[in-house]
Formats: sequence, structure tokens, C-alpha cells
Amino acid sequence: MLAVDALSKKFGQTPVLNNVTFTLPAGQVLAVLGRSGCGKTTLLKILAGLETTDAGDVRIDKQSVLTVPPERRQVVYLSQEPLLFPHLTVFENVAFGLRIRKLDNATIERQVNELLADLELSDQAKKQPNQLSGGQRQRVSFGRALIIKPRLLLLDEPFGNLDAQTRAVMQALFVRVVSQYAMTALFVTHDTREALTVGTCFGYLDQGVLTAYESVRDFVADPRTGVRSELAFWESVQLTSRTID
Ligand SMILES: Nc1ncnc2c1ncn2[C@@H]1O[C@H](COP(=O)(O)OP(=O)(O)OP(=O)(O)O)[C@@H](O)[C@H]1O
Repeated sequence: MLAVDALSKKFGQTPVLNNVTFTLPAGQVLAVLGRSGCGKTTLLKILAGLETTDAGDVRIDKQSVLTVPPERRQVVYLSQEPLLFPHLTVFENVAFGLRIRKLDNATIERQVNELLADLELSDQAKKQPNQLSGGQRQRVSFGRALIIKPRLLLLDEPFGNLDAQTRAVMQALFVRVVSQYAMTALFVTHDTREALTVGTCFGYLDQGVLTAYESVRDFVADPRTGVRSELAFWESVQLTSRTID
């Protein structure tokens, strides 16, 4: 369980996060929708330990983590651009987190092969990152994160660089794998449809102020999320095509 309490952050005199408070139960995916510059990346970086906070607290499983260095938080931050070792194969990229934990070869072989199969990457295992498509690289990046079973996965518009079709495939794969591995995740995006697809609970970040919704119904009802205007648009298209018929 993640508990974020009254988090505030300024850069110089400019407030970027203002009293951000929410909880995220284990095994849930919080989708946070927000326009460019609303503070999404800053929030994720604070949770990952890559940025400091001016006020507030972050607790994971009831333990405050603000003084815990990033490498000991068991939190993985994934951005739009997957970070892979260019000289290692797909298999070794995914295996890396287990090798540094000095697991035996047979265990590594089994766990990595299982995960590659779950990510539909078995036939890419021997390739290097520069021989993969963007969607495949992003899947390897997921694999590197999931293999170490982090307590919290942070995703910063991870599919932002992908074309619409690949993006839809990746969203479906994300939903399946995250539920299979019972991951707790915070997924930030500026795409309403993506938020609704990947999230099990929902938030909206606007100029550093986070609204956490009680239900998907409340999220959809907030005009800022754009769902109502999109529905109105499709209704108007339907009406127009009926007139044409
Ligand atoms: N290190 C920094 N120093 C000064 N200002 C910063 C710094 N990092 C971010 N900011 C400012 O804080 C605000 C929020 O930035 P942040 O990167 O969190 O936005 P974002 O919501 O992730 O935006 P985008 O979707 O465009 O990436 C922006 O106005 C940005 O210019």
C-alpha cells in the first residue's frame, strides 16, 4: 500500500505540487490524468527518490521512504524512453536484476524465460535492443522492472512514443501482466482513453493539485477529464450520419 500525505514542491518560487494526498492499495493501478506541465513527472520522481520534496510524506507498507535512497525503495520508474543496456541481449537485459542479486543460473533461466513468454518476447530473447521495435523495447523495459518484483511501479507516459495501434496492444498487455503479477502501479498519462483502459482507480492532476476519485463514475463525470465532451462528439457524429442516411 502506498500512502502519499500532503506532498508539496516548489521550483524556486513556482509551486509544482500542492498538498498532494492519496492512497493506493496493493494490487491496484492508479491512473493519473494530467495535461502537460501539471507536475506528473515531478510527482513520480519524488516517489522514486529522484527528486526531493519540500513538505509531506510518502509511505510504502506503512514505512516512510523519503529518507530511503532510490536503489533501496524497491520502486521502479519507467519513462517514455525505455532504458536498456545496448550491449546486452533481451534475455540478459531482463536477467540483470537477478544476476546482481546472485541467483543461481537455473533459477534465472526459468524466471526470465517465463517472463519473456508472458511478455510475448520469447522469440526475441537473443536480439539486442537496437534490433527491436519501440513496442518490443518497452516490453523488455517492463520485463526488467517486473523480474525484481518491485513494491511499486511508476509509469510516466510509457507508451507516448508509440503509434496508436501498438499503443493499444501495449495497453492490453500491460493490463494482463500487471494483474497476473499483482503489481501496484501509478500510471500517468495525458490520454483519457488510456487512463480508463489501464486504471483500476483514477486521479486528475491540475497545476499540482491532485483530485483522487472515489469511483470511475466520478472520474468520468468530471468535465476536466474530457470523457463527457468526447461522448458528446461521437453522439453528434452519429446524429449527422443519421441525417445523411
Ligand atoms: N528541475 C526543475 N527545475 C525547475 N523547474 C522545473 C524542474 N523540473 C520541472 N520543472 C517545472 O515544473 C513544472 C512541472 O514539470 P513536470 O515535469 O513535473 O511536468 P509534467 O506534468 O510531467 O509535464 P509533461 O507532461 O510535459 O512532461 C513545469 O513547469 C516545469 O517547467
